[in-house]
Amino acid sequence: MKMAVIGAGKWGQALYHAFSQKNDVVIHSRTPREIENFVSLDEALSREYQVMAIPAQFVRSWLEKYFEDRGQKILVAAKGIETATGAFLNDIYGEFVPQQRLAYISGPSFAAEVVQSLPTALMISSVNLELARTFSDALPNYIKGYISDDIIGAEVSGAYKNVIAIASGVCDGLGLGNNARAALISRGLVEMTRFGEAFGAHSETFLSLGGAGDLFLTASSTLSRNYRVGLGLAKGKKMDEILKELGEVAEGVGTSKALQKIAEKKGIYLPIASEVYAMIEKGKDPRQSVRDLLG
Ligand SMILES: NC(=O)C1=CN([C@@H]2O[C@H](COP(=O)(O)OP(=O)(O)OC[C@H]3O[C@@H](n4cnc5c(N)ncnc54)[C@H](O)[C@@H]3O)[C@@H](O)[C@H]2O)C=CC1
Ligand SMILES: O=C(CO)COP(=O)(O)O
Repeated sequence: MKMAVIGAGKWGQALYHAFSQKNDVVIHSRTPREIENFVSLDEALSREYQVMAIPAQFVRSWLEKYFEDRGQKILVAAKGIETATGAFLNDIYGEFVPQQRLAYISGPSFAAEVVQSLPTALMISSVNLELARTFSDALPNYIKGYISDDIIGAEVSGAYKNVIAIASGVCDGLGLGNNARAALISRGLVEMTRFGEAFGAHSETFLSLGGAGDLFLTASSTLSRNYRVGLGLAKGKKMDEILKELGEVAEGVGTSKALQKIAEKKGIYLPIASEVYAMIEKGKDPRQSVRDLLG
């Protein structure tokens, strides 16, 4: 397959490495980089298959500024909900490309392990199962692909687990123990399932690789940027300082604000996400958040 990866952060570069095993792949980002097969935007846009690894908060502005519809089939690799509008990525991409040409990749996959070709399993979701199968078949031998048509379930779980991972980092940073973390993760899974169902997601998707799989991974490892945001909050650090130290995107920050907005508008009960929002946006003391969650 002739593919292009757009966005050369950690995940874009890992997917470039992965898809290059069996396909002819080029890569592009705003900032030119010393990567083999780095090409111009025009060349990237002319490829039939594109992987979009631009963080959720920048997707809309990128599409408005740079995207040209040339009939490409697009695999969306970001995991987040737009803060300004509460829009899901499938809504945003759907304004530019029909859903039949869109697919979404999710599942437990730290970029740092994918670039080392370590065994991984991922889920490709699309309303067009043939397209999902095509992207899945393009994965290298060390990545097992599963397909699904539940794009809302995949999107909500991929975005929401980042917020629960922040809460989990807080829990561990405060030294609350393994019991507390397991309770938080399992209640987090219930919470994200309830939220997804309100948007028509299938409950079983939340038990799949893209749901429980990615939640367990992200909420229990210091390899996760979102989990590390939580560790920083538990230490009493300010958000500016945490994000500066991180130097990479932590989608759970913007997504927690989007979730709060949606919850208020639709009257959905999101106890963990609301506490994450309060810690990030209102500077709430993490110890008080834990007391309020347990109370
Ligand atoms: N790193 C990982 O292990 C995984 C990341 N993801 C998701 O992939 C997405 C990208 O994450 P990473 O590559 O890891 O982040 P990163 O922090 O390594 O890189 C972000 C990239 O976005 C680019 N960028 C920043 N502002 C931009 C703008 N206004 N327009 C266009 N590009 C812009 C940056 O130049 C950078 O290349 C996120 O949604 C993340 O949740 C998903 C699975 C795994
Ligand atoms: O989505 C991820 C792994 O599947 C990466 O998580 P972080 O963005 O928290 O590092």
